[in-house]
Amino acid sequence: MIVRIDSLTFRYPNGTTALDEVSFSVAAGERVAIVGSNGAGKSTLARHLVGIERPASGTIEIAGRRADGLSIAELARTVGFVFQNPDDQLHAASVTKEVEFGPRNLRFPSARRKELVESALRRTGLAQTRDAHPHHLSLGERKRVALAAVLAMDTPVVVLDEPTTGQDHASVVLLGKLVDDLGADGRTVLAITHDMDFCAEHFDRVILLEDGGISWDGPVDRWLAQAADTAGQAFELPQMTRLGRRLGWEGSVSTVTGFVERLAPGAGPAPVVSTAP
Ligand SMILES: Nc1ncnc2c1ncn2[C@@H]1O[C@H](COP(=O)(O)OP(=O)(O)OP(=O)(O)O)[C@@H](O)[C@H]1O
Repeated sequence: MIVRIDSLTFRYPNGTTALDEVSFSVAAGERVAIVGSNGAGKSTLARHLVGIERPASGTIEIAGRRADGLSIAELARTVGFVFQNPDDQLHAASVTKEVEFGPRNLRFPSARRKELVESALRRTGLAQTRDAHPHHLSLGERKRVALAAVLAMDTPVVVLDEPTTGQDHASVVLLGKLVDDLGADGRTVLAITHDMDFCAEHFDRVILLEDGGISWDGPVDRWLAQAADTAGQAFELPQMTRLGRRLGWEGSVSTVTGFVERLAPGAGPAPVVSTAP
């Protein structure tokens, strides 16, 4: 297991118990969505994975080593954390310098560093923006710079805090492909998200946090099949799931491919519709 958490409890100095006896393990290559309402403890949990917070009790193991025995610098070689707010992370005077910072700090040889930086810029759609000052970019672009900076560190585990917030459609598609590719490369992705369409299309497993504890941990499809209509709660079910329910379908669909397959078995991928005048 690349991540193993056992009975993790954490309290803020004001006495708030943000995590209460949380236990779970994640295998290499898994794509895990961490979901839950505001204040459920998602960000607090993610911050433990990179050593920004340390448990009051319980243990965290990353790649077989106890996290409490590792410095933040050592953890940074294994777990990359992309902050929800990129401005908590960005500091350099150009996109390239920002993305180079991590691999330089980790002392990758120069050829490897160049390769990692180019790959991260390409995968995040920033190759044309490489010379810009991050502060002159939009929020969505800055979020992708923060992501590229973490990708370039080539960590086996990547933790994303609300990756799709503020992203346009093309960027959400790019992010989805990136999550799929990371999983296919055997890298582990944990993402905090309220975006259930993104979760259904790109993740294998859901961990649902409620009041600092885990109330569901299992495959995305199984969770959606039993989830009540959540309108008015913390998140909406995926559009395809809601549509299937409105149509009175038995069982659950959650993805566009699943919906098309259910509607017309064997139909294959949707045809490309030309938008040319
Ligand atoms: N610095 C802090 N000091 C005291 N309590 C805090 C602090 N940060 C968070 N909390 C509390 O800890 C609990 C968990 O907060 P956390 O930010 O981890 O939740 P979250 O699930 O990430 O929420 P959101 O979806 O709003 O980002 C909440 O009750 C929150 O009010």
